[in-house]
Amino acid sequence: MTAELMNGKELAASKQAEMKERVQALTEQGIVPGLAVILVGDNQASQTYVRSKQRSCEKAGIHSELRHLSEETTEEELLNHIRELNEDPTIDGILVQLPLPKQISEQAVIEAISPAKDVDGFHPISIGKMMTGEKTFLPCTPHGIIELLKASNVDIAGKHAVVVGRSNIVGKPVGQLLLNEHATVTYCHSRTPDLNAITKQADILVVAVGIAKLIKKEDVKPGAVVIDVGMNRDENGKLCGDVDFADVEEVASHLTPVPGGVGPMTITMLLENTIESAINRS
Ligand SMILES: Nc1nc(=O)c2c([nH]1)NC[C@@H]1CN(c3ccc(C(=O)N[C@@H](CCC(=O)O)C(=O)O)cc3)C=[N+]21
Repeated sequence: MTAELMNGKELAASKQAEMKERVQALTEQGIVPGLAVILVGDNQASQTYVRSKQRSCEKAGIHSELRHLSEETTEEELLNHIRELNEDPTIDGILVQLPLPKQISEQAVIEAISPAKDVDGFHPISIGKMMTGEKTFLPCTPHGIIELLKASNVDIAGKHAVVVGRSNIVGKPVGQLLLNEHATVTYCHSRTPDLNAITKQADILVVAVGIAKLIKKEDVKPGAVVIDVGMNRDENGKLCGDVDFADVEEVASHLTPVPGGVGPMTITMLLENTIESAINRS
């Protein structure tokens, strides 16, 4: 068997083309959706991601504003930027690029963002609503994964979903969204003994741990759907995921590539949340 590719790049492009029309209609009504991105410091990867988010906004007709602050920025200075953007009527979404320098508490920063502008879906109020299934901004990577599964006609209800990784931005929330879709969900992480005994049971396997090529074909049940959230560099400096693609391709029924899988869907969901927020402007 050779796995069917779950093409996130293609789905993202078609969704973004639709969004462009919605933005155009909104703009004609005098509402230009606006996203503010705050980047603290000079982390190379962060700068690349932020640039790519801005390019996507621009293409869709969404106004984007970048505030690039120095590595030495204090928590209070950053909080003042957030307070200002919370009150800015031209801004519908606020994204503070993570990770932040160590002098700044990420949790304090996330909690300062108005839930009405929390397009990352990281605020405790957004997380709480996600857990109870109320309407809210969903975190972009987990939401993008659900959209990719649905577009690939993968049934989620009743399936055993195994999530490897328990970060607040991917692992934990993707498990919750899979549960909301009626999967049976198992979480695995760095303290899980005998990881492979569990991953092999997965009908849907989501891997978000940041270890290059951790998952091999012997860790995957034949016919499983495998979602790779990893963004690593391999021994040759090439971008690669947490899943050994060439290996797992032989056993999975569906598999996301890196790049071109989950990453482009993340950005798409960010744009969607920003547009949704603009529609709800009051
Ligand atoms: N507040 C906040 N929100 C985030 O959503 C957030 C964050 N902080 N910090 C960092 C992570 C990472 N992240 C990615 C988004 C898109 C790609 C993406 O589009 N990747 C392309 C490849 C990019 C390349 O070629 O380097 C792909 O997978 O095809 C990757 C990574 C968002 N994050």
